Amino acid sequence: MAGSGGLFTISVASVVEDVLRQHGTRLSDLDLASRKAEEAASRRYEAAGWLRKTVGVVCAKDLPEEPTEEEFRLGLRSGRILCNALNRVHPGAVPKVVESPVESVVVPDGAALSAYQYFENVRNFLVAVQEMGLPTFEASDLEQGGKGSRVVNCVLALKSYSDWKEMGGNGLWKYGGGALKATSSGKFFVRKNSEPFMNTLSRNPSMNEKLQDIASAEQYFNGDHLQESNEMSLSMLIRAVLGGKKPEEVPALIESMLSKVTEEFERRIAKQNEQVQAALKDVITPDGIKSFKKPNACGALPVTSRDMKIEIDGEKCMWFKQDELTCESLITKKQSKSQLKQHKLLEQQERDIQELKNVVHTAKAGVHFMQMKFSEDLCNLGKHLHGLANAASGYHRVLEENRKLYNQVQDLKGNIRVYCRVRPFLPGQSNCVSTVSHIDDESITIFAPSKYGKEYRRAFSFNKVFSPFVTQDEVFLDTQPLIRSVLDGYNVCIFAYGQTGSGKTFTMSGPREFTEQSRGVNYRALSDLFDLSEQRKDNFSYDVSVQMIEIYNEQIFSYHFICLKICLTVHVQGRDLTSGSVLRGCMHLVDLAGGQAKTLMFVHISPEVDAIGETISTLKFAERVATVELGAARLNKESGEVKELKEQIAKLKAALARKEGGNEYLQNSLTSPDTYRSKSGIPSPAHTNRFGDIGHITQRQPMEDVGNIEVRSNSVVKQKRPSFDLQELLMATDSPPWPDSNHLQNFPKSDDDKEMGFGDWIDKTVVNKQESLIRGQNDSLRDWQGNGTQLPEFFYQSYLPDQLCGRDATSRKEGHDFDIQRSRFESASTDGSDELEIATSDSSEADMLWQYNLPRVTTTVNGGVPRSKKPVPKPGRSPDIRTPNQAVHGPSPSRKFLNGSSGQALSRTGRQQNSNGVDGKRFTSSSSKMGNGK
Ligand SMILES: Nc1ncnc2c1ncn2[C@@H]1O[C@H](COP(=O)(O)OP(=O)(O)OP(=O)(O)O)[C@@H](O)[C@H]1O
Repeated sequence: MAGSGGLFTISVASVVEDVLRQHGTRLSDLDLASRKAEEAASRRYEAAGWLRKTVGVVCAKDLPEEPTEEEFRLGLRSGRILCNALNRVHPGAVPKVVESPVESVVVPDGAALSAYQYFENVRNFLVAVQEMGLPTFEASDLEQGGKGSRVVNCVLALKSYSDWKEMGGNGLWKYGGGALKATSSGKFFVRKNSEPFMNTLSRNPSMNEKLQDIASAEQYFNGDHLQESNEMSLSMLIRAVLGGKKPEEVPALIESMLSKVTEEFERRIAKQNEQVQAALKDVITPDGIKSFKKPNACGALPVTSRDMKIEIDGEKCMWFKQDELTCESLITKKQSKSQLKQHKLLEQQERDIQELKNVVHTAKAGVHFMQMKFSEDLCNLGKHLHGLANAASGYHRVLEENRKLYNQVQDLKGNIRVYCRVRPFLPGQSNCVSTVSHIDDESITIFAPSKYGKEYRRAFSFNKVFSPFVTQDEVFLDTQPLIRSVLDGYNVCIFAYGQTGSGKTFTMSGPREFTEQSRGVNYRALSDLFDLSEQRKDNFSYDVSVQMIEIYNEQIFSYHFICLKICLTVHVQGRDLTSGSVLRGCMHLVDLAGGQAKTLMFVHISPEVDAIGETISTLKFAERVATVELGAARLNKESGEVKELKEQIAKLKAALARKEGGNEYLQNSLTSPDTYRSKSGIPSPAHTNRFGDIGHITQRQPMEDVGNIEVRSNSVVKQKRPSFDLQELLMATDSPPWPDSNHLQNFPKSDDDKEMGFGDWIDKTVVNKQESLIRGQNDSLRDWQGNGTQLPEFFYQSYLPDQLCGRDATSRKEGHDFDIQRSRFESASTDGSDELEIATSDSSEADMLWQYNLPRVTTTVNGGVPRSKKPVPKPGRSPDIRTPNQAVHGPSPSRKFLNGSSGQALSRTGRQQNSNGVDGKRFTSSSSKMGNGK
């Protein structure tokens, strides 16, 4: 009888028995032994009958239909009947059945039988039965004293299996056993650890099914207990209870029994449920371990079950031997394992933490080190910055010092330098003999064949001598340092001097065929100027402006663009980006050096023999110029501007005083010691007489380094004056001051003047010298002034006495582009017959200078007061000093003046010369030539 819940099978007989016992019914009265024997015999007969039927009478001749226990044992002892029966039910279960040679003979108990023979069959049978999952027995059970009941059970199980197969084999075969139905007996013959059993478990994962399977297994494992229960059949119990009872008592008794059985049943079921709950509580531990114990026969989960299914963490599902693994030990192991795992994890974490601590410690130390290093670097950086700042200021100081030194070197070389360049013969001048017999770096030797029985040979020394073969590049190479001086704040004057056609324009501007290589000094100088200012842009910011002035019809026009007829001045203003100081420099490419400039004169000579006169006089003049000691060039710094202005004012005043003195001197045969007095600031009577404004005159303080009165001889000049103005040289020392033709362009002209074209000032000088040196400039100026003609600004600024110009000298501008620059060259009068002799004589160089066709100067001179050296200029050839305008407007007027008519056109080499057979010399304004194409 199965439990109503279907969970556990409870033995009905035991329940009834218990009920009967509880009812006080004494079962001892029952003949249990006979009932058992009867039951056993019945089963044995059933088994023997089925075997006989299965294997046939012949084969089963050793097994009687109703054998005793002994007969049953002996009949099956050979195993032959069992194997054949099994093969019938399950063909091939025992592949080879050993037939005994004496199989037909019933072997009595104890008879000699080959142990091999029956043991082989029994063993094969038992193995096969076991593989089929049927209950087995021990081979010894077929021996005397063995448990025959187990053999009977086995055979009946096989019979049941056979019946199940014959019925179609549907569902799961279960052995009911004995007289009871399999479903009611609750005895399952499930093969121990067999595959089907395990498969069943795995196929039925529900808790109820698992428990049922476990209960079945438990029943099987406790076969003895089941067997004992089964042996007490329910009918026997009922018969025992009801035996001897009256028929009318039976219903009430049965009712009472059933009630009691029902109660007992319910009680047991409740108890089993409790046990199941307890078992589940045991096996489902907090750490997720689930164990399932096999229930025992009474449905309780025994503590000692042999196998246990363990599910760990819901993942693993295994069976363990109980003796190998208990729930507690498993939990302990699990816990130990978990603890170990946790411990290991903890240790690992501790190690990680320690490692992290180390890393943090290292990082902290690194950060600390970095901080220290950073602050150290910062400190060093500060020091370096300080050093750099010092170095930067030092660098600027060095630059400044450099500039000074550089210009000192330039000064040592001389602020006036003379380069001599010899023009080559021109195309077509073949077979010409050169007057230049020798040239080296700094000297040139002129040789002239004898004209009067005496050869002329003389060597001249200059700062540089360029042969006819040098290139424009080479010429400029020695000019370049002056360009740098302009950017350093010095005034620079580069001009060319020489006979017409001797190459002035070629040097300054270049030939008509203009190429990169043929560019003259002008172009190269400007180019250099920009290049250098670009190089210095980090330290200086330069503004370069170009001023061009055209003199046209004796009018000055200022342009800010390039004009064909220009005079050129480059102004450079540089600002030190660090100190903020301003440097100003200007380059008069057409100017003669004044009052603190660096001056370079290119003196040009022609090689032709017929120009020997000009050549010699030019060279002598140039040689003398080279010996001039100019005042140290001064840096035009903003801070010194006021001082400079003051000095210039003083100079101008002194110049005015000298002029007045000069006039007096000329008027008084230049012998009065008053002229010297003017030097000391004491006005001479002449001053008073001349200008009628003694007070004004006395205010002028002549400077020591200027003044005509000192220029009586070279020796005097050199001894008394530490410096010398070029203008003073270029001027006739004894001639009255005479304004530059440029500056006098607005002056009303005398008749002679009117005859003269622009630039006649040289001839005017000559006229003055020839006609009346006494009727000097001052008269003229007064005339002009009285005429109401406005003099040009620069004239007032640097030349005319204050009284004449009606202005205060201090109000004059400085730095204008044209000063009284045109020198009054002393025109020495020669008749021309003794040219060469004079040229080669030892007379003063000033004499020599003006005896021949004096070179023309086409340039503008900055400031300074020209002076004439010789008291009585020689009439005749005057220096042909051509301004840029002259270059434009025609020949030197000197010839006009000399012969009283218009002069002939200026001749270059081979050109027609003037009436004296000589050509005028010029100072070439490089810029005046620049672009005008002459
Ligand atoms: N170094 C030289 N090499 C080649 N040719 C030259 C050289 N110097 C001058 N000449 C040439 O000589 C001629 C006269 O030169 P240039 O015009 O420069 O003389 P100049 O002194 O300026 O004359 P002027 O005073 O009349 O203006 C020109 O044809 C010129 O090309």
